[in-house]
Amino acid sequence: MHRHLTRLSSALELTADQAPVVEAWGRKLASVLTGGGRLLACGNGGSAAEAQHLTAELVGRFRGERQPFAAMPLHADTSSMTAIANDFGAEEVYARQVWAHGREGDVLICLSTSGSSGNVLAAARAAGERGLTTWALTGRAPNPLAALCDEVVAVPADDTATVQEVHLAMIHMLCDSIEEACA
Ligand SMILES: O=C(CO)[C@@H](O)[C@H](O)[C@H](O)[C@H](O)COP(=O)(O)O
Repeated sequence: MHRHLTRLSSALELTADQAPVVEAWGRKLASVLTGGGRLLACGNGGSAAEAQHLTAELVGRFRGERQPFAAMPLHADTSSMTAIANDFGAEEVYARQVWAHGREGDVLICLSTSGSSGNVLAAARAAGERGLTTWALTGRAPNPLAALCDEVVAVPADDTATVQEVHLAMIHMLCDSIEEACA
């Protein structure tokens, strides 16, 4: 097998025992979203794309027909992002949006392969203060984001691309679990 696939396959195997956490997140999120709550999602680079991938599955649909859910990728509002970075500093780009859009009982999901990106850590802190539930998808633990969030799924791999690929599998599992809980 190509070494890229070998790394992915081994990371998937090592992460499989955390699948029940993702399934539980799906059940909890189904209840939050059907109850009128909201999912906020953030990350940088490839993880921003994955945050947006997740929210798109929820606003649109994953597999089956169901109501659209309220889910926002925090990097996607470029005017707010640039204004916040310019006026308050780059580290605040997600935290300020958590204060703006998050409500008690909502969920913030943070994606970070290093678990140490300053803007994502600031978002998790803001969410905790605002009364949101905080979940993290990270690379190898321990890391600062895992320590800050209520729950974490940590991929025990060192390659950023591998961690991102496993995160995408977790995101699809999460969508499956949400839709199963809503069926
Ligand atoms: O996608 C890649 C590399 O695969 C990069 O864009 C990567 O996402 C960026 O370097 C991010 O800034 C990394 O942030 P993080 O995952 O450590 O929070």
